[in-house]
Order: sequence, then C-alpha cells, then structure tokens
Amino acid sequence: MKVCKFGGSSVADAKQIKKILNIINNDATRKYIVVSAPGKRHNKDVKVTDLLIALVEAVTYKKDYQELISQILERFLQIERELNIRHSLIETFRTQLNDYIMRYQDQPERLTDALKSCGEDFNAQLIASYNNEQGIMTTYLSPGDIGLIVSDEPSNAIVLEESYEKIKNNLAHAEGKVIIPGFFGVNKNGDINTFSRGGSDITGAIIASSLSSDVYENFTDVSGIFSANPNIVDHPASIIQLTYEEMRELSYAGFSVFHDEALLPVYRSQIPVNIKNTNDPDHPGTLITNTRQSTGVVGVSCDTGFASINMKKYLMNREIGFTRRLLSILEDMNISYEHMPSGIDDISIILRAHQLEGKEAKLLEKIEHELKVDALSIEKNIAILMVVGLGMKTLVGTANKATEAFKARNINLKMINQGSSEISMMFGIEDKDADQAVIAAYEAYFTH
Ligand SMILES: Nc1ncnc2c1ncn2[C@@H]1O[C@H](COP(=O)(O)OP(=O)(O)O)[C@@H](O)[C@H]1O
Ligand SMILES: N[C@@H](CC(=O)OP(=O)(O)O)C(=O)O
Repeated sequence: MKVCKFGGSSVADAKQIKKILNIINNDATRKYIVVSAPGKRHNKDVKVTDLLIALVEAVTYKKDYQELISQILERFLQIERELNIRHSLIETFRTQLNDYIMRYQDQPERLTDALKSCGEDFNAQLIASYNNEQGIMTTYLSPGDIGLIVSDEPSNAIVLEESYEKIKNNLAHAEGKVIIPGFFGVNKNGDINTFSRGGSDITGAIIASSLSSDVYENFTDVSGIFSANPNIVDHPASIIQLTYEEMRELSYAGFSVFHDEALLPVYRSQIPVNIKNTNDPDHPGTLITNTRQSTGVVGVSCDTGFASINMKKYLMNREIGFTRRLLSILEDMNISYEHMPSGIDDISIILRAHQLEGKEAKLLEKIEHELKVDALSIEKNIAILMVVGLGMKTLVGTANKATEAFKARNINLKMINQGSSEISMMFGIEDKDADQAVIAAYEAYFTH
C-alpha cells in the first residue's frame, strides 16, 4: 500500500487533475492520496494559497474582498467546468469562506489559518467528488476526521504524537480511494492550524508513517531531485538516491522540492520516499532511504535571509558558563538559532533573520549587559550554502574545491562550519552572492 501526495502544480487545473487520477486509479496500491491547493498553471499565475492570503489581508484591513472571493471560486469553477462535474460544490465553498470570515473576523490568526486551509480542503472535496462521479469509490476525509491533531501554533503547527495512532485506527478500514487535504491539522479544540508553507508534504509524511506505507510517493513537476536548484543551475544532474540525512540538510537550505519537516515522520518509520513527476510518472525519480552507497558530494543548496550576531571577549575560552548564559538569553527571548561557529575569544550565533523582528535591540542589550562582551555586532543579509554528501567523510579537499571556486568568482566567504557527522559543510556568504555561489560550487563538484 502506498501513500501519495500531489503538489500544487499537479492539481493546478482539470488537465493535471485528470493526470493524477490516472496515476491513482491505474494502481490499486495507491490508496491514500494527499492533495495540495491548486498551484501555478504557468509562471505568472498565482497559487490559490496566495489568493487566500490576500483575502485574509483584505478582510483584516477592512477592504472590499468580494472580488477576491470571486477570483478564488473562479479557479475551482473552471476546474469543475472542464471536468464536467455534475454536482457543483461552488456554493458550499462560498458558504464556507463567508462562515470563516464571519466567525473569525476579530481573531486574525484563526482567520488566517482557517482561510488558508480552504485551498487544500476545497480541492480534496472536488477531486473526490469527481472520481466518484467517474464510478470509482472515493472518500474525502478532512484532517479532523482522521485525527491529525497538531499544536496550537498558527501557520507553524507541529503534529502531536497521539495523531499517529489515531490516523492508523481511523484509516485502517477505509474503503476505496481516500482523498485528504494537505497542509493543515486541527488542535485539541478542533481549531484549524496550518503547517508552514509547502506543508502538504508534511501531511503526506505523517499519514505514510501512521499507516506504515510501503513507500511515500511525492508527486511534483520535476522528475526527482537535482544536485542543485534547476532555477539557478542549467540542467543540473539528477539524484537517483539519497539518504534522509542528506535530504534534510539540502531541503533545510533551499531545496524547496520537499519540505524539511516532512522527513522526520518517514525517517522514524523508515519509509522510503519517492519523489516523482506527475507529467512523467514512469520516470523512477529520486528515492530517499536510510542508507546508500556513499559517493562524494550529492548536492549543493543555498538559502538566504540569515543574520549573524558576533561577539568577542578576551579570554572567553576560560570563562565557565559563557555559552550557557548566552543560550539562556536566547531561550528567555524565545529565539532559536541555526549554527554557532566559534574561536578562542569569539563566538557567532547564526539565526534566521526573521527571529529578530521586534527583538533585536533588547537581545543586543541583554548580551552586552549580562555577558559583558568586548565587541558585539550584528550582520544581516547572510546566505548559507550547504555542500552535502555522505561520501565527504572520506574525501580530502572538499572544502578546498568550494573555496577555490568562490575565490575565482570574487565571492566573499564569511564563515565555514562542518558538523561532527561530516555529511555537510556550511559556507556563510552574502545574500547577493547566493546564486553565483551555487553555480560556482556546482561546477566545482559536478563538472570537473
Ligand atoms: N534541487 C532541486 N531539485 C528539484 N527541484 C527543485 C530543486 N530545488 C528547487 N526545486 C524546485 O522545486 C519545484 C517543485 O517544488 P514545489 O514547487 O513545492 O512543487 P509542488 O507544487 O509539486 O509542491 C521544482 O519545480 C523546482 O523548480
Ligand atoms: N498550498 C500550500 C501547501 C503546499 O504544500 O503547497 P505545494 O504542494 O504547492 O508546495 C502552500 O502553497 O504553501
């Protein structure tokens, strides 16, 4: 039995929906199907999730939002028309949107998550209804129906442990095909909370893990994962197989094709993930598993929007408890950090810059006051480039290749860090150099 997830590009219009139903209906083992909201049909198109976010803004700032409701419903209406659906769901969808707006107009976070969930929710209902009309027994089940319980963290929910058992029990005896909307769950009170953007991958992984699926098939618009972002590097090499660990590092730093938080459930249950292409379903795609033959560097990824807080203090290495007190300050202010490169008398905290919003001045003041540092500065617009590969452990000169390539392109290197697992190497550079650095590193590892 397989759990399959189809991303926004795979369910963007009637033509794509017909393709996914062919894929599902022609394979009896493809039983549990997670769908995203309709994504972009072409480069300049807008994802339904983004239209819903615009609707939230219009409602919040008391602007006229009827036009947006029409635009959102028009996307689904067009799909219904092209599929020749007999029983239209559009008026049910309209009522649902208006109900949420009335119910949550004074609760911005609840409003945001309830409206954002509609893209996936409506699409799942529509696809299930169409497949039934085609004579294939199909059930739509919402995250609430299956017991996908999440933390009460709007737009950033995390699955609660109890969900796995609930989902297993609730889905074990479902008949026919089951279509479930991705991207959201409900908290213990039944309120909708979405995962972070791209979170339908997480829903699929939770369900695959709950049901001990043979494989979690994640269908998108590319034939698997490439060694670098294809929007930056021209025709990068394809990856046939990689490990959960390698994928975690790559998706953490910019491989948007698979959400990094989706890896934990499948890793724990050791369920292979197969990234496949809806437009070329016979292509084997990329398989993510626990182990593979280790061969050098497997990929290069880069993400922007980091900041670095740099501290210097004479004899820092002798001061017992310095790092503990620094981390306590971060904990007290509810700030998480990503990396902590250090020297004898200096230490840097690398974090996602959005963590500093509204907290920067207070954080610097606390560090200055409580740690009595000699120098304190903050650098923004930092990008983190990751070079990843199990085989790096045994290779000499991996860092050298990247630094030489950066030097040749005049890219200023701010820091280098390697974790103890030795499956990745991190390079801190300036945001503006991110794309050039990916091209340089890709050429260094894959074309020479
Ligand atoms: N290393 C990579 N390998 C493959 N695709 C990548 C990579 N990095 C970024 N991408 C982008 O990820 C896209 C697929 O992810 P996404 O847009 O989230 O798909 P979906 O709509 O199916 O959820 C691809 O079209 C590609 O542009
Ligand atoms: N629709 C949501 C969730 C999602 O996973 O979408 P996609 O499969 O298109 O990345 C988003 O846009 O964030």
